[in-house]
Amino acid sequence: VAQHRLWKEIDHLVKQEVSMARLGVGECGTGWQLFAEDGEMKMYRREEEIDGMVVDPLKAVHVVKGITGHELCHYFFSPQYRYDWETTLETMQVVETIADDTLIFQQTHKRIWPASQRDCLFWSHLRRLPNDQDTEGPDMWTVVNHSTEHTDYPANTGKCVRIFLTVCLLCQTQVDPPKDGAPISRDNITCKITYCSVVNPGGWAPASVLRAVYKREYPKFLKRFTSYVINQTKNKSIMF
Ligand SMILES: CCCc1ccc(-c2ccc(S(=O)(=O)CCO)cc2)cc1[C@H]1C[C@H]1c1ccccn1
Repeated sequence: VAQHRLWKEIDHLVKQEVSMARLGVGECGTGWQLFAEDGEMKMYRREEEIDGMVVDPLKAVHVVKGITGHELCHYFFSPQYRYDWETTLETMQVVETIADDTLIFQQTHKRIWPASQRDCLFWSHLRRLPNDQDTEGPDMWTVVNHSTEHTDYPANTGKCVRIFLTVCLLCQTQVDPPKDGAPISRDNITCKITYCSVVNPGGWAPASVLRAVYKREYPKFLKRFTSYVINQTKNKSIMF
């Protein structure tokens, strides 16, 4: 397979992010504090600052019925749906198509008063993770987003402060086939989701304001995104 310029970085980061995502919040050492819970969704964060800036790592786990990990990752990765579910977006564009599973995005997010507006530039990679022999069931799927540079989009030249992010959406589908041998329907599938993100705000922003925004925005984002995918797929054939 022809390897592109970011392949080594992407391959390394995907392996690293997936292995971290698969660790429960217990194993990741202490420090994870549960800060939001809604039904099956549990959100944890660690309070971390770099040069006085809040960079709290976030880890969310969720279980959703009726959709597959492939479907979730498809709607998370594909640009054409993003404005439907990402409420903090002001603008989004695909800066470069590196491969059909690897894009570079530039996004500006709505300003969080009193901080200045932020933008981000990141590669986004969609990958199926084949199960090893002994794990039965469908493969896992992941999307990893990681900040990158691009000559046409230098940081901090306009009104926006460039943030730095690493995000991993890791999904595992579980199929419970109907007893009577009927074909598998959406009632027989469940998706276990792990969403990890570290966002460095790239410049000073009041810790209290950022933590309040994360506390409000992240639970809203994951609930809205999963509901969106359920709604988009409910009358479509299952994409395993
Ligand atoms: C000062 C930082 C502002 C800020 C910049 C960026 C982001 C952000 C960017 C990307 C992704 S994603 O998961 O890769 C999906 C693609 O958009 C999630 C979040 C979040 C915030 C903050 C606004 C908060 C927030 C939190 C959760 C969801 C959305 N927004």
